[in-house]
Amino acid sequence: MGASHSHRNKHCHSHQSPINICTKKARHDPILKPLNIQYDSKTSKRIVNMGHCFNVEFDDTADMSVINDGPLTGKYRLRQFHFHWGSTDADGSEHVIDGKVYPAELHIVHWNSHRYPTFEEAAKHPDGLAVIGVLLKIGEKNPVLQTIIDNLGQVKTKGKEHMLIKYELSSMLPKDLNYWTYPGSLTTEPYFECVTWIVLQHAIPISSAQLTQFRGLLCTAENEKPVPILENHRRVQRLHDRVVRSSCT
Ligand SMILES: NS(=O)(=O)c1ccc(C(=O)NCc2cccc(F)c2F)cc1
Ligand SMILES: [Zn+2]
Repeated sequence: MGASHSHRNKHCHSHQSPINICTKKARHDPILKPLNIQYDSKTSKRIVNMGHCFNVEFDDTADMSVINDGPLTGKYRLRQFHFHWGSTDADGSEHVIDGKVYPAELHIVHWNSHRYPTFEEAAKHPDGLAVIGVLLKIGEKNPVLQTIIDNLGQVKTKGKEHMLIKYELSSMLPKDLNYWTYPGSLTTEPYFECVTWIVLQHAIPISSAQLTQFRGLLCTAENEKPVPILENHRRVQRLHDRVVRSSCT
């Protein structure tokens, strides 16, 4: 049912993610601050095969690894990061930039510990989560990503997890932290419209061989017939009444 036909519907599904970002229409907003990222490698805990992707989880029982400033009010606590990819290098990202699809995308998930007691509570509010989206492009082998990839063998099947000690997530980020930002949603079930999206304007490299190893992960459990996670990216959603802002001109 189209949003125009149902008043209720309009309020429930008009801020969905991902989107195609038209960079020419993105407006520089001078009140946007530089993103402030403070990750403590001691908070990395484990890598988990979720079935549709793998999550690298962090200790979010205190404000040890946080982001603030940027488009945000208050501190948002690092919870996990994960990737989205495609069955070939021809697609895989969730966000699209001026119609250009990238081969994969990194999502770094944070929740508003400034206002809400738990992640689950924060996920019920429009200012509950902040996800940094980083586009991946095919290039030279990425040594920081290789540390993650070396552990994928330990979490091949759904539900498996493996310890990940002192992971330096900040070293995976580009030096240039300029970003586009817009109000959106989770890109998987339950699609809650609770995310301030912060999509970095600079892509990071991954080699085609490294990306191939993501596709070797299985969505099936140990005792089942093996089915690989060939792709896990959602198609782009309509912008409706939203404006994408840019941190730079
Ligand atoms: N791809 S993404 O970055 O948009 C994304 C990030 C997190 C989640 C998630 O935590 N799901 C489980 C979950 C658990 C508890 C409460 C929730 F709302 C919830 F979505 C889903 C999608
Ligand atoms: Zn994601």
